[in-house]
Amino acid sequence: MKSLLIRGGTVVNADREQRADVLCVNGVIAEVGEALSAPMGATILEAGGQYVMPGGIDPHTHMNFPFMGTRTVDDFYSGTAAGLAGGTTSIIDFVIPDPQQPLMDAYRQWRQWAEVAASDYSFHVAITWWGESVHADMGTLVREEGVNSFKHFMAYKNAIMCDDETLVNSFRRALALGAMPTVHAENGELVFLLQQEMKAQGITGPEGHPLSRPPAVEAEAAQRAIAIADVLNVPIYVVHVSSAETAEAIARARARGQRVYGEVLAGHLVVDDSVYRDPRFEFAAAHVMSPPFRAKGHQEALWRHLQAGALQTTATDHCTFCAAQKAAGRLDFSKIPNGTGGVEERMAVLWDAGVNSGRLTPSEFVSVTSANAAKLFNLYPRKGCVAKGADADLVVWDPAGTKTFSAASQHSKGDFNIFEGRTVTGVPSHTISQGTVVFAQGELRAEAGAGRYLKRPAFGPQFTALGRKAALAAPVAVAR
Ligand SMILES: NC(=O)NCCC(=O)O
Ligand SMILES: [Zn+2]
Ligand SMILES: [Zn+2]
Repeated sequence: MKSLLIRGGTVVNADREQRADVLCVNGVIAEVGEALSAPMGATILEAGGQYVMPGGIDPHTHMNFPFMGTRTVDDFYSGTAAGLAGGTTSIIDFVIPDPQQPLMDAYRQWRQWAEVAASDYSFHVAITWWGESVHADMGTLVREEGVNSFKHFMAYKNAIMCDDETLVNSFRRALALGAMPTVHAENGELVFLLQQEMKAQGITGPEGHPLSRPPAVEAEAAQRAIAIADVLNVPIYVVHVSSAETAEAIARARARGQRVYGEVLAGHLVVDDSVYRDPRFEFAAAHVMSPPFRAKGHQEALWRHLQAGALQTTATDHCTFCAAQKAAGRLDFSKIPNGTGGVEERMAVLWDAGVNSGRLTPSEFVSVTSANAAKLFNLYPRKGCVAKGADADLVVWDPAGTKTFSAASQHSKGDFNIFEGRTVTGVPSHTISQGTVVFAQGELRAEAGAGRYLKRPAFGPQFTALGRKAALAAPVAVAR
């Protein structure tokens, strides 16, 4: 029997804070309560009044991702190890088949790549084309492989973009299977057109990236996807919401009673679009990701929508490329591989800019860094909750600890840090994964292959509610 007693902390869940000890036995939380006694041979971790919270769940990462002619530098080991160093104990990554590639082939390939993961992980599967085999494979993935969410790229024309016909077919199939459709909302046709226009005007540097992806391009796609989901009575989750207009579209749909959910990235909350006007190509190109960083006003709007509940989850879209890879777009910004990092920094950025500013309570911090993602993707309360029976994935949080982010000291293999030079107050002192201390006071003890694949059951609670609503509103023929 392997046990760990975390003594003298303040346990924070999404619903409350309490002074309590946490006893972990064989990777699972065995007890949460006052003055727990340690079993023989238990490891004791003195929390000394620090917060004890669910380990973070990053619901949007891309490790070992072959994209735009290259591959991300973080594989599933280095990426999840970086996550553990920042208090994130689970990721949901993406299987992204090439158009015409059988979904199951891509899924098996990604499962193999992920075998080196140091933390638990799961997969959304992208629908990049449509056909009979896609319809069938979605069923296999849901029923046999525990996939309960499918991703749709509305951008990346001539690559992985899906058209409205595919969206409709896939959303409908997802609903029948009890799986959540998710969208990368950007109008790929408009992006393509604006990219050509920028280049025709002689704008070939990274400043062309945000100019070809204005907020309206994101909002149009989000509203289209939301409208399709409304007609089909399917829930929908919009990934990496970056603009006020898109967040407002989600808030409006929710106010109408639609089950629409939004994710915001730590980067979009604190980094603004001035980075693209930096004269150094390497610096500006390192920030090229889609949707791009926005003008400052959008950040305040995103924070407000996160506080108000229109946006429920925080992620990173961790997708790291190094300078040599970004250089592929030196003469043409549309060839710069899209992606930035952040899996190690997300929790501390959210605490520092969210809790320390009074925007979030510690419980709300737990909601947006783990519990809400666990609920939406049907991992709750196994994940996202400090309670008896949950996985012993925890972070011991030092609200007074400080850290200055830098590429030089990060655990990601990337050579850039979008939070470079930012000093945060509030950092993980210890991370516990499956009941084992994997990060302690700056020392990372991540183990390749220790992470487990997480199956996520279909038909989360929102599907029951949608089914009732659909039954009550079912069309009725007129008897003549
Ligand atoms: N976000 C980004 O720029 N790269 C990763 C792929 C995606 O999520 O769109
Ligand atoms: Zn995306
Ligand atoms: Zn992504």
